[in-house]
Amino acid sequence: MTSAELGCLETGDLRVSGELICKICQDLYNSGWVTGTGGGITIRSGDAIVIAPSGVQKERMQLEHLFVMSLKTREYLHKPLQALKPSQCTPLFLAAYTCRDAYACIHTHSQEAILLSQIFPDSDYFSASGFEVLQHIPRGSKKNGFYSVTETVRIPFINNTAHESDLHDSLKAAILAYPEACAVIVRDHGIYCWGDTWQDTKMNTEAVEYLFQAYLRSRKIKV
Ligand SMILES: CSCCC(=O)C(=O)COP(=O)(O)O
Ligand SMILES: [Zn+2]
Repeated sequence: MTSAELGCLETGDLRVSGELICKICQDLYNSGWVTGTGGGITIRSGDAIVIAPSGVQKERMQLEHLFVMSLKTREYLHKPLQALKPSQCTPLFLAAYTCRDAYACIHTHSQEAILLSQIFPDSDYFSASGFEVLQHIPRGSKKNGFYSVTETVRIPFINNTAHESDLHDSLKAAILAYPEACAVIVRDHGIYCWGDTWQDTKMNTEAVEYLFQAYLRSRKIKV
């Protein structure tokens, strides 16, 4: 790859973020939380956010396919040479960055998130208590501490829309209405989950998705 192909992704923190994005997208795919071209992750480094292209198999992405945007000006600091468009999730990721001062955001298409939204069609949020994994779910941010096993976590539902970018207003409203949530469930679609670092974001996503799996399994046994 040449400097022209990589631009500001060639060295330093942005390269590290870009490489992490490619690797974590493979992990998300292997976990079954994304399929086809869906889902993804963005990572922030200072004012720069690294974003995947739209409509590509994310687990096969390479560094030269990524976009870099300035959070402050919303201008692209780097675009891939190939004719690619930035992920449709970009406005949603921006909501997590600006409303929560997040440093990364993951979007999954997990079946568990879809099932929960179908089991609770009239609820504003999914709630759970009594699961060990709650101790790994932050109250919106790890700066506010984590839930205890006996407490109740609430993760808001928002309705799905035909286009990913049309989710922006309801996602932003849910983020603001539930300051103690680190994720939002998009009905029949998946989740957006954020964190104070890329590591926190990955762990928060794993904890929330694990909670969904444990909840659904225990509900099945009880029913
Ligand atoms: C079949 S995926 C439709 C868009 C979507 O939900 C998604 O997560 C991926 O959007 P992108 O623009 O990043 O491909
Ligand atoms: Zn999606």
